[in-house]
Order: sequence, then structure tokens, then C-alpha cells
Amino acid sequence: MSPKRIVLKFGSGILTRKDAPEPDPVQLRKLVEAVALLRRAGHSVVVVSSGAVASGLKPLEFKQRPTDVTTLQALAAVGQTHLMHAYESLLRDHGLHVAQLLVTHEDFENEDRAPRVKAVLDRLIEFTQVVPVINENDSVAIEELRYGDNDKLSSRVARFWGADVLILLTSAPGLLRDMKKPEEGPIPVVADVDEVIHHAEEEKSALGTGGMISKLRAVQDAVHGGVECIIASGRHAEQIPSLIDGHGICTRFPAAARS
Ligand SMILES: Nc1ncnc2c1ncn2[C@@H]1O[C@H](COP(=O)(O)OP(=O)(O)O)[C@@H](O)[C@H]1O
Ligand SMILES: N[C@@H](CCC(=O)OP(=O)(O)O)C(=O)O
Repeated sequence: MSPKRIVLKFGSGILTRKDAPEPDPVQLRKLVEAVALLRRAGHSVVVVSSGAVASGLKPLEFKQRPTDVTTLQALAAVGQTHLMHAYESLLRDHGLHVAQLLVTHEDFENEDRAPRVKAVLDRLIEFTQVVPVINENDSVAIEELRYGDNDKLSSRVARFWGADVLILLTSAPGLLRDMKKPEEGPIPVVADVDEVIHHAEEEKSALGTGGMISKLRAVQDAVHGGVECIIASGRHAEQIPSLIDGHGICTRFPAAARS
């Protein structure tokens, strides 16, 4: 299989324990293993990782996610360092290093800044031992914390970087037709997001901020930019390499032709 440019988005809901609002080291280890496998297979991988706010809850002794923006920003400032520490030590076991990029939407929209971000991303990828991990600069980016746009951010990164595939790893196995009937499994392939958006409900995981509607909008944007998208469960990180090969339980959104 030819090497691909892959963006993996890890949502807050899959980086944290199911029973407590704190990072789950086992889960993080499995996700990092999947990244290392893809790297070893010759693919270029960029991770867009949520989890800054969630990672700040325990050190600052919060039992649940607060709602006021300034406290969320404070949590993100503390949590982001914990998150990066975890990535650095887990990636080191695979001979890899984490490269942290904290960005705001403006970094992609401003015509002077955007080429710099792309240049540094391309340069980082040339180092085969480096895995760029991107998050919104939450401590100053209010809009991110209010709207939970890491889905949108990952879609922007994927388009901007010219990724072949964007995988949104989340707490659901893909897009379900009916959330009350998870046994039916996710819709396997979606050609037109507009035709399935009504399946997305407002409900989301305890620590997630985006939700399924945000994911589908992000997917729509990426697909139109020529990026194949996949929504899959991040609780089954072992299937990530096979998702790239066209298998696995997920919802696939084939790329539209690049214009
Ligand atoms: N049709 C649907 N199929 C699957 N999940 C859905 C659907 N509609 C809403 N959801 C919700 O979307 C959630 C995933 O979004 P979110 O909690 O924001 O995750 P993340 O933290 O990974 O971004 C699921 O846990 C589920 O509650
Ligand atoms: N940048 C925030 C992201 C919050 C967010 O977007 O969460 P998610 O809905 O899990 O993608 C953080 O790191 O906490």
C-alpha cells in the first residue's frame, strides 16, 4: 500500500476514563501504539488531540467539567502540559517524539500565517521520528472552548495539509441511524452528508464538546476538499491500521474529487 498522509483526531471522550473525568493512560497507550504502527508502515501521521480541559480536571481537583470560559481556559493551560507529557513518554517507547502545535483558526485563515504553519508541519513530517500533535490554543481561543471545534480544526488541518484520510476517533462506532439501536452498527458508507445529518442527535459524551453534528459538518468540509473521512470508535484503537486499508467498523465518507 502506498504511503498516505493521515490525520487522526482523538476526541476528549476517548482519552478519558469511562468512569471518571480524568485521562485514561491505557487508552492513550493504545492510541499511541496505533500511531507508531502507521508510522512504521511508512505513513505520515498528524494527530489532532483534544483532552486539554479533561486533563486539567484532576490536577485542579474538579469532579466535572465547569462551564465558565475562564475556568475552562485555566484547566486547558494546566491540562495541555499533562497531556503532552503523556504523549512524549508513550511515544518515546516507540522511539518517537511529540511535536506540540497549538493553533487558532486564524493561523489557517490569515494569508501570512497559514503558509508558515504548513511549512513547519511539512518540515516536522520529514523527521520520521516526530509525531505532530495539534490542539487549539485553548487558553486564548475562546471560540474553541465555546463551540468545541476540534472536529472542525482537524478538518481544516486535513484539507490544508493535503491529507488523504481524516479519521475522527470518538466514543461512537460511527454514525448510527438510531442511537437507541447501536446493535445495528454504524452506516457503512455515506456519499452525501446532507442526506444523513438528520441521524445526528444533540447528545454527546460527558467531556466532548463537538458532538456528532459538529463531526458531520467537519466531514462535509473535508470531503469537499478531497479528503476521505472516517468516523470510528477510538475505544478500538487496534482497528486503526485496518481502517486505512478499507476494513473495520466505521462510517466512511469517500472524498470528492479535488478541485
Ligand atoms: N447518530 C449518532 N450516531 C453516533 N453518535 C451520535 C449520534 N448522534 C449523536 N451522537 C453522539 O455523539 C457523540 C460523539 O461526539 P462527542 O461526544 O463530541 O465526541 P468527541 O469527544 O470524540 O468529539 C457520541 O458519544 C454520541 O453521544
Ligand atoms: N481543545 C479542547 C477540545 C475540546 C473538544 O473539542 O473536545 P472534543 O469534542 O472531544 O473534540 C481540549 O483540548 O480540551
